Amino acid sequence: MMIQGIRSFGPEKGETIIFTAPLTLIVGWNGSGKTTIIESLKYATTGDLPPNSKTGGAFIHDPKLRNEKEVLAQVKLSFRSTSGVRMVATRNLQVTVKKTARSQKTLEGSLLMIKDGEKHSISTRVAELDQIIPQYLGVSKAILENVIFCHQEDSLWPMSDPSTLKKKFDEIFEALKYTKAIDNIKMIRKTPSPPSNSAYATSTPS
Ligand SMILES: Nc1ncnc2c1ncn2[C@@H]1O[C@H](COP(=O)(O)OP(=O)(O)OP(=O)(O)O)[C@@H](O)[C@H]1O
Repeated sequence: MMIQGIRSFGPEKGETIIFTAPLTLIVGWNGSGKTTIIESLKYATTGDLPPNSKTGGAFIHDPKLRNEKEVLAQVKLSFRSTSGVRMVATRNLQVTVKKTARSQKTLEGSLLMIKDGEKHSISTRVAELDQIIPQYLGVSKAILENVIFCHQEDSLWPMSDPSTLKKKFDEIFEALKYTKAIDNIKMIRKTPSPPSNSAYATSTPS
């Protein structure tokens, strides 16, 4: 993964982190950027920004720290899809300092498939990337958001009230699929079936 212009990762050059299998330990002093790495993984895979960062541009490197009016940020993630193909997901953000406030904008991203050394563009539309990257990873968005890259500020969701908890579990276990399937089975059972050909044949005089 490459991070550029996110929190303490400056915008002038990208920092690359290579994750090794089966385990990568991230160790560092307080404030050194461990959470930022997980936040960037979550952002690259789901398009989700950390809690409370939609306004104020806190996820993007602060332009004021370098006396600038604008900062461009990028997170690039290279991964293997479920079918073993190399993919590269890129997300771009921009923050602009205005007189009284800051405005944060999501710019066009991209998902590339690399086959036989050639790059093929799969999509550049952000909403589509949010949907298809989890599919190529073979992990649902709900599991990426709530389990694998669950933000430390959101990590108490298992203690939430019963209805919120049920909603989370329904998302994680994709319960809607099963309730829809059960409804369909009930519908099919209720619908009277047409007489079969063999029944017709036995009742027809020869
Ligand atoms: N918008 C921003 N621009 C520049 N730097 C920022 C911005 N937001 C946060 N930072 C800095 O980025 C760092 C964020 O660190 P992060 O929370 O990822 O560290 P950490 O290693 O997880 O720390 P801890 O061990 O305390 O959880 C801090 O040093 C913070 O001051």
